[in-house]
Amino acid sequence: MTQTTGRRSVEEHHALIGEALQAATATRAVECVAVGEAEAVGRVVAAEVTAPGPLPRHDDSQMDGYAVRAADVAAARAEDDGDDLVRLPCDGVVPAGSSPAPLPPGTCRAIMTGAVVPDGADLVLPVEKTVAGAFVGAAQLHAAVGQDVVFIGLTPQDVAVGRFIRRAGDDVAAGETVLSVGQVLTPARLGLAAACGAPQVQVFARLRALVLTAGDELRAPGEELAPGQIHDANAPLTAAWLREAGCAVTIAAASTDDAARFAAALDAQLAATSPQLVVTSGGISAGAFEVVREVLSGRGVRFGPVAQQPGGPQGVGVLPGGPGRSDVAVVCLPGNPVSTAVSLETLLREPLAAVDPACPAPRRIRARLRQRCSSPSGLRQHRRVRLAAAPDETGVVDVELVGGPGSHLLGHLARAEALLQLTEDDVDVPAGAVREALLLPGTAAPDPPAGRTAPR
Ligand SMILES: Nc1nc2c(c(=O)[nH]1)N[C@H]1C(S)=C(S)[C@@H](COP(=O)(O)OP(=O)(O)OC[C@H]3O[C@@H](n4cnc5c(N)ncnc54)[C@H](O)[C@@H]3O)O[C@H]1N2
Ligand code: MOO
Repeated sequence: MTQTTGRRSVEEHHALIGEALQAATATRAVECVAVGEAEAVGRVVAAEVTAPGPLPRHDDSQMDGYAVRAADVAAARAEDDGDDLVRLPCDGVVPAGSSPAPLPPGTCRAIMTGAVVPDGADLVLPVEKTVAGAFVGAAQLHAAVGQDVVFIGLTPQDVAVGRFIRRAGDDVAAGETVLSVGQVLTPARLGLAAACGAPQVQVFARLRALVLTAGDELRAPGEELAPGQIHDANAPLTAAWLREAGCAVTIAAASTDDAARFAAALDAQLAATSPQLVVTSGGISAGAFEVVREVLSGRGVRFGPVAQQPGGPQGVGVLPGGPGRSDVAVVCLPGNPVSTAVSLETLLREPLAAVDPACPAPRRIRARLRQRCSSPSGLRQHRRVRLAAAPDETGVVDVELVGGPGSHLLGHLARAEALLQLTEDDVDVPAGAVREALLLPGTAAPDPPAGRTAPR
């Protein structure tokens, strides 16, 4: 194994971030979201929801058609004069939402999809099985009550008892758990809670995250730049990443290399937003103005290199939250924009997903690099790639490099779809080498391998 002497491995750093996040999330506040609220999707269920009654609620019709008794159809058939027609008088109409009276023997009743099947009926014949072939309109239907409905071409399957009746409880039994603690709310789960009559669901409060960038050169997007200044890309980048990972984010502008001013900005935000996670970007490497490292190493945050590139310089620690407040996990990322972005994916996603199901877990694929490339020994190098083909029959996806390895190449990263992981042992990587790759946010999972279909 290649030496990574003096540097923490990616896995060791994961563990430290994981410990910090565990400390910061030991208790999670609970709140309610309305099932129809835009904010509900992606939230994590904090209290089990059970079905107060069955779903479907009643035996109801799966088809627009006629509720009948199988025995009546059989008797009418026996009287058949050879024309393959079955006649039953229609005694009424059951729209969805009504509570029908029992079906008298020897009759049929028009019934709509989702309407309660009247007692006595034991199957539904679709309207397509009538000579008319379709319902014309409500007025005509009501006018036709009392007249015979003529069914045609009925097969044994059409007249089987239970045909086109959806039984109460087929889907969900009364008392069944429909949402479990830790599940992420999806549109279907919200619909299910609503179907069970729950107006709202208890969820864990989002993790509160504070994003702090550092550097005299930084100005907010939209601000005029003096010579030497740049726009702050990492604050919006990091905030967007954390929001996608389920956090409630505050961005603080600490565009400074002055330790006292940075400390003041940090303390003001800690007091104002009471975050559980602070993510900083910049100010941690080997320069003369490493304000984040200077301030936070004095508060117990550990700084040192991790054996990856980009994203080598790193810091991690826990700040005590103070009376009545949770501890604060601190993750300090290097300032080059690609270093920040790569670190979020490679160092923060897995530990965050482990403590908060709202954070999507890393999405890994196996990738075959089309070009030859080199990689620094002892470092896990994350090269930006795009997916160049559908997966082969073994699931491996061909990928092509997008731009170079430099950590300032944000334009290249924005065009990339995945991070190819060259290992610590890789130095000269031949074309055709297969390695793991991490899909970037916004990249759709590749199609399933040729010849296989996606799980339904
Ligand atoms: N002598 C050494 N120099 C450097 C080393 C080293 O080991 N020895 N490591 C290099 C590596 S690798 C990285 S990564 C950077 C990390 O440095 P910092 O975390 O201290 O970041 P800064 O110096 O503040 O900034 C680096 C770079 O990124 C730009 N930046 C910073 N913040 C933002 C932002 N919010 N938006 C856009 N761009 C940002 C900044 O202007 C610099 O260009 O250190 C290397 N140096
Ligand atoms: O470790 Mo730095 O992030 O390569 O540019």
